[in-house]
Amino acid sequence: MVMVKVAPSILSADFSRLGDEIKRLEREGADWIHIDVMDGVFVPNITIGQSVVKSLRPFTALPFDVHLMITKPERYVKEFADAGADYITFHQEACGCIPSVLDDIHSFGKKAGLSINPETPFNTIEPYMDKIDLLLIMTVHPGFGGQAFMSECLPKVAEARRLVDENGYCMEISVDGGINYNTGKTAVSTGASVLAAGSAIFKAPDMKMEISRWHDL
Ligand SMILES: O=C(CO)[C@H](O)[C@H](O)COP(=O)(O)O
Ligand SMILES: [Fe+2]
Repeated sequence: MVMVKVAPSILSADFSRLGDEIKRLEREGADWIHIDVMDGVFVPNITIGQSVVKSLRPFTALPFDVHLMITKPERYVKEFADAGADYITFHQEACGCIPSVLDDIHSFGKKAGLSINPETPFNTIEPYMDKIDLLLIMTVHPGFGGQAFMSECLPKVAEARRLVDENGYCMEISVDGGINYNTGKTAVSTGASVLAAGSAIFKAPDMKMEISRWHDL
């Protein structure tokens, strides 16, 4: 059995000392660093841009899992690649040229991810399943941390897992939003291989122990 990857979201970190927070996540056993990029248009919140990603890059060798919640992501894929992203994930709902953006990300030597909102049906991303390295299934409405997990998104996780296993696709299935130990356990048993989480990781009394028990899910 492959170990679950834990991708803490720095959306819940102390923004005044992000470098230290990233070093702390590495020390406490995180597998990836999940970076939520929001443009105030695709979602009603503004967070981090490519220059911040670039300035954080020297703080860890862990993969940067960059989650673009921006309209027309094709405008910024190169900037985030140059800034040091490893996985670049954009939203199906935000992009009218998905195949060419996937090609662009791969041409920059990066892993390509596609994400879908809770209300977006699975069949909208099915044609790209053999072209992506990561499917990020939102389990909250994107835009803010600290929301409640939407279990109605789980059938999409099950469907993705079925297709990956049947076709031998080499890709990760990530869930993002409202993930804690219990919802993470449900998501993993449904087929998720990556848990992206902000609040539950940063609020844990012992972050190392929390990440470690998620690895055993
Ligand atoms: O993409 C996101 C929000 O749009 C975040 O990654 C996600 O919400 C993590 O925060 P939490 O674990 O607190 O729900
Ligand atoms: Fe995210």
